[in-house]
Amino acid sequence: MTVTQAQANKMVPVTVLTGFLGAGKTTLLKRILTEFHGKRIAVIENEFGPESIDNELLVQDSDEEIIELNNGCVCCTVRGDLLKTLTDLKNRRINNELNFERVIIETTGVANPGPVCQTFFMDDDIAEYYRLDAVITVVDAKHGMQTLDTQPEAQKQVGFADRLLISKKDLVSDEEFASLKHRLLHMNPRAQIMPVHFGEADLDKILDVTGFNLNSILEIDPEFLQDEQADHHDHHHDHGHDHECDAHCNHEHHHEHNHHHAHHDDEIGAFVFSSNKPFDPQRLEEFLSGVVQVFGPDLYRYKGILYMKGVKQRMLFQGVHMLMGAEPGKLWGPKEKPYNKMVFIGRKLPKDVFTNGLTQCLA
Ligand SMILES: Nc1nc2c(ncn2[C@@H]2O[C@H](COP(=O)(O)OP(=O)(O)OP(=O)(O)O)[C@@H](O)[C@H]2O)c(=O)[nH]1
Repeated sequence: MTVTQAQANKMVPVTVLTGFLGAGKTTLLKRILTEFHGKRIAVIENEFGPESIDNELLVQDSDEEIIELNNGCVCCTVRGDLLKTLTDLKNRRINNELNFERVIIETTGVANPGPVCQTFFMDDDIAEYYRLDAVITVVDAKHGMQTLDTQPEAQKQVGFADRLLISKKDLVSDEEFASLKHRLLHMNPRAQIMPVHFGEADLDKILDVTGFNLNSILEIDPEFLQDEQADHHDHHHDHGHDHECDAHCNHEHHHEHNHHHAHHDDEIGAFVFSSNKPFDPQRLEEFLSGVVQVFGPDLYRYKGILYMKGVKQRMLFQGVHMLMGAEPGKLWGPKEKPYNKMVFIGRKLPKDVFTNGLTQCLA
């Protein structure tokens, strides 16, 4: 679906809050729900899939409960159908029964946030009313490393993030913190990383991120990615020769770059495609619809600024799994050199297939 900027401005922004079990999501939410911040937020506690004990405790009689809090926030707990709850909130808001400016959805700790994000692209009524602002992922500084090693869903949560909040910094050394941060940066170079102490996050930095609104520029340092790629190459090279250590070894690998810490061969990774040549719109569309068919399940997030042949504006494009969308952005400035910049985040993505294919789409 393509929406204009004016439409997008009227839509209700939605933040998806994710993070593994015990990471600190509820701590953050509690703060949001009890503090006076002048924002009217509807919080949806989403419990998907198998019922958890948590769910049993939270939801008693009815399937759904909406409570208005004295700081203006609205809290509701949902079992099951998120679409139904969003529609319900929308109707009540339209009828002036409920007043809120934005929505935060807390996902269950073990869940992949993908399906929740997809809700905002799949259903037209929802897609026209709500705007997915950002995915905020809380990572526990104390247990994060281990969780990422053992839980693929936790890796996905990182892959989907627009903001990564590291909780419990107080429980670890500076080295441990730096090492986790480094790992997260490898997995998702697009997300801004910040510590959060017992939920004390700067709300302005986590709400209104417009991570899913493509008018925000890509927050990636391309130089960083190049370094990373060079690093990886070296690492695999070393591997076959003088090193006999596994992916999680703590040996210092001596490279020109010393941001090395422990190496993690995470399945989730990212790469950037950039070019100053314009895309041929038709070829690009064909290629993209093909790759999302094939790699959709492993493609978590992709977005980009596109320079299309014959188009005066930049096109802003994004997607989650197989669902893609595009909208026109600002005009290319008179002194600006048009460019393409796309980032793909996913699981074991074949970078060459994408890079070669995209290169073929250039006019
Ligand atoms: N030391 C420390 N503890 C924290 C911090 N943030 C949260 N905690 C504690 O971590 C525990 C888990 O926090 P929750 O907010 O319940 O985590 P959650 O992500 O909502 O957990 P689930 O609902 O199980 O998915 C609680 O005991 C919190 O008090 C922090 O910054 N430092």
